[in-house]
Amino acid sequence: MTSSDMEYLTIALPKGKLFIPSAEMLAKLGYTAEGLSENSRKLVIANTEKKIRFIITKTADLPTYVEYGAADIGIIGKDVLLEENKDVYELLDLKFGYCRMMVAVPQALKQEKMSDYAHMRVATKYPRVAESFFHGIGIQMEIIKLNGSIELAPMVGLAEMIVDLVETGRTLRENNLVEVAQIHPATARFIANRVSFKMKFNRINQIVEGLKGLIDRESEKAK
Ligand SMILES: Nc1ncnc2c1ncn2[C@@H]1O[C@H](COP(=O)(O)OP(=O)(O)OP(=O)(O)O)[C@@H](O)[C@H]1O
Ligand SMILES: O=P(O)(O)OC[C@H]1O[C@H](OP(=O)(O)OP(=O)(O)O)[C@H](O)[C@@H]1O
Repeated sequence: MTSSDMEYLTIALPKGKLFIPSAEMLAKLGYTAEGLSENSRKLVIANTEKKIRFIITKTADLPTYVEYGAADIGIIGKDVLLEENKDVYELLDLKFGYCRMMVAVPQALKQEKMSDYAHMRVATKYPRVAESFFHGIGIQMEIIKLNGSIELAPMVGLAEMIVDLVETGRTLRENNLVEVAQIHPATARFIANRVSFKMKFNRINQIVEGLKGLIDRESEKAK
């Protein structure tokens, strides 16, 4: 670590759906920087006064930046943590970004039991999660890795099934797919690099405590 790395706290935020709620939550605690917005093309944005630096990563890459210490802390979905399986501390469930990982098939291909799907092709952005789910229930499948628009695959004969995230269920409905198994629920998580957590404990812990306070207040309000 250089002295500048020690002085600054680097916070990784993912592009995509979690960017705005993550940036807003941190801003409530005073952790923000001029020009930090969804539309900016800048990938590193610093707040020199607060000695914090935001880096904006591709969603799936965020745990890698934190594992290697290129970022001290970050916010990312549990789904990505499970798929990437990086060596980071998961410090907090931030209670937003609710969705769930599931298995779906075209209505016409729905079977009685999961074992009836054995050896079919499964399209997914989450090959490790899919592999481990099917392994866990004792059936072997052919996993096809895609990078998005997963629901398209069964409609054009690329795969019989999908493993993907669902939130409202609208994408499944509009493409005549039905959920046949749940894999895991997911929310946004606050993560930290293992070394940074020790070396910058006070600064990171202050954020963790601040975030806990925000989450508690939100859940009180919801009652
Ligand atoms: N409806 C939803 N669909 C997908 N992800 C959701 C949804 N709701 C919340 N999430 C959470 O948001 C995270 C980011 O989702 P997003 O769709 O922006 O993915 P992305 O990987 O950034 O997209 P891309 O592959 O285009 O870069 C997911 O990892 C998940 O934790
Ligand atoms: O249940 P719903 O509310 O319809 O949301 C689920 C959809 O949202 C996500 O796709 P996203 O928009 O991120 O695009 P992608 O397919 O390119 O990943 C996910 O992969 C589903 O397709």
